[in-house]
Amino acid sequence: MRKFDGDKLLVATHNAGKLQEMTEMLAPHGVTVVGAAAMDLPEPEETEDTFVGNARIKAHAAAKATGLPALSDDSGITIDALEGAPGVYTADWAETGQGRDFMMAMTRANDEITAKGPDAPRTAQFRCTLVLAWPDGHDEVFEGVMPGTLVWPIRGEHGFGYDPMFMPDGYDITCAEMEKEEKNSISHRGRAVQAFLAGCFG
Ligand SMILES: O=P(O)(O)OP(=O)(O)OP(=O)(O)OC[C@H]1O[C@@H](n2cnc3c(O)ncnc32)[C@H](O)[C@@H]1O
Ligand SMILES: [Mg+2]
Repeated sequence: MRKFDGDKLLVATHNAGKLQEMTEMLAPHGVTVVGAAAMDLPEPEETEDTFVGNARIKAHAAAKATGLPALSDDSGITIDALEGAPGVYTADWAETGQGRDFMMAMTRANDEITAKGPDAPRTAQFRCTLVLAWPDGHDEVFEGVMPGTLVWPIRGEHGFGYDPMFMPDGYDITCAEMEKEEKNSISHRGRAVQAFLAGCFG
């Protein structure tokens, strides 16, 4: 596995919540995180139907544009009662044409599970695929999963996206009710970052 030996890492995301979590987790390891918006990078179209496919698109576009190693994150929720939906389309469920509405997206998730009947499982997984790409085209892939249950009504003010409806296994609070350190220590993104640190550092 190729090592990351710089101190500045381009994190190829336009999602402020992701960027904040990545910075919190990587800064203690001496990595200076720079986001895609700060580098004026365009948002590439995510045309693949897998997390790793879309993560590769984002990481390689950013590495080529900047000449820096770039770490992308493609993530989402897979809901067991919905055969894994919304999956790679998790962000699309929130699109309104005038920005993202996560209340609408979470309501849709709850409604679709409810429509499956009273015995439908409410289990789901948050999934994260990170791709570290170099300007020469080489890349490395890291993954993390957090299993949990989707609760209704939503609870909590922290975090972003679908956090207020996601209660991780072993907890009785949602990700939006957790302190950020706690979410990072168990989350899909936290686990993928740990794999990145174990694989590409030192
Ligand atoms: O593509 P980039 O620029 O990285 O940003 P994005 O927000 O479009 O990210 P994705 O395409 O990977 O879509 C991921 C979706 O899953 C949601 N999501 C991912 N991780 C999450 C987390 O930790 N908590 C809550 N929602 C999350 C997120 O809000 C998006 O709607
Ligand atoms: Mg996206």
